[in-house]
Amino acid sequence: MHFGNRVQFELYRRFKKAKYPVRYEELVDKARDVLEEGPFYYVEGGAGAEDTGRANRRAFQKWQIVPRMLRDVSKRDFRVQLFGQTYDYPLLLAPVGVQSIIHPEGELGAAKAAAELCVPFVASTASTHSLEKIARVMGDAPRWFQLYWSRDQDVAASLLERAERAGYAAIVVTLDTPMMAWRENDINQGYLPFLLGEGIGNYLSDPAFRAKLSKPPETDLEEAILYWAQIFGNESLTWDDLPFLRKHTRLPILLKGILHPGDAELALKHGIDGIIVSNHGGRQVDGAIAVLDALGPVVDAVKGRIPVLMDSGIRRGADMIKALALGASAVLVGRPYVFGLALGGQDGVRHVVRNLLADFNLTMALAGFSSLADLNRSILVKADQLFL
Ligand SMILES: Cc1cc2nc3c(=O)[nH]c(=O)nc-3n(C[C@H](O)[C@H](O)[C@H](O)COP(=O)(O)O)c2cc1C
Ligand SMILES: O=C(O)C(=O)c1ccccc1
Repeated sequence: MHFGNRVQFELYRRFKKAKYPVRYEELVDKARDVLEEGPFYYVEGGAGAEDTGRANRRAFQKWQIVPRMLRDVSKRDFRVQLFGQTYDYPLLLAPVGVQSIIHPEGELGAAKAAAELCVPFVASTASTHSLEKIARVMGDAPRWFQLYWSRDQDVAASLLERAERAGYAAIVVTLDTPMMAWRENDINQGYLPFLLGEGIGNYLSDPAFRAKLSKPPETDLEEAILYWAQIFGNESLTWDDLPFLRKHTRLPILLKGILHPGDAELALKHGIDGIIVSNHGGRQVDGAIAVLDALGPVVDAVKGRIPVLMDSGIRRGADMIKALALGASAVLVGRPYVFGLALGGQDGVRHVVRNLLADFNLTMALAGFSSLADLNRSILVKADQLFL
């Protein structure tokens, strides 16, 4: 589906009351009402005191857009090219695991909504449903695969090969989560979805994983969960291990979780194809730098040689504009679509993503920008006060 230039009509034609909240903050409140405490706080929460989660938002407020007038914004084109493919908008759905704890449709609902809107869906290794099943419900729609680089190299290689076979267009390797952070909500609630066997669908269906078990997981789920817990992450990985990935996939490889410009340089040196600047939505290192503050230095280090994407804290169209102006090629959004899923499955995700695109489209036009090429640092000023 394309909004094209008719986005305003899409928006204002619907005089009836919106089926789901439009405001992100209300979406969170409604999701709190419908979800059990464990899953809600698992999704909404972050690491430690959640200072980084708040810093992500504050960093957006530190920048302000300076709109331009009389620039004929009647024809707008926000297409972006990434790794040889063209996407209508510089937006992707971030990899989010265990979506079955949010809604029975799980990742299938989110992936179908993404497919309808032609927004690329990044399927998590920790999905409830297998990557093949997600691919099947998406048809030809664009999708990437996020790899949790298992300690069991046979499993890591097998996941990479399966993703390529199932039509995923890029591999996102998440580096910031070789283990779960100190997440106080989850410890308080005594809630960890994986220990209930949630989010390990990609492993249960994996031949390399199954080969390591003494019995099929269908007869002994406990053994499978224990083995999963042993191999999920690998905290001993180094930059020297990256050739392993290249050996097992021909797809473009992006590294997710880069925050330091020195790491961006190392990524380039190792022939990586793209970077996602991310602090995992404030869920890993509490006290870590806000993503928007990390973005500029990483973009400067990369000097346009490979695409730099970002996520963590994108909530509205203006946030997207600020990230793109500071040099991101595209952004990813996590919690907003997950709360949409909580309220209405596929329908709820469609609502959230459409609204975000509509907001972006309108805000771009009103600020005088008709293409992504219009965005650069000169359209922003540092705010002289914060509205908190
Ligand atoms: C419930 C939840 C599960 C997540 N699971 C994964 C995952 O499996 N793999 C991954 O790379 N990132 C995962 N992330 C991080 C997201 O990809 C993304 O970095 C983050 O949500 C972006 O911040 P935002 O939620 O503020 O948009 C998860 C985030 C949430 C909220
Ligand atoms: O919760 C997360 O942030 C996350 O990245 C994750 C990791 C493993 C399984 C599910 C989600």
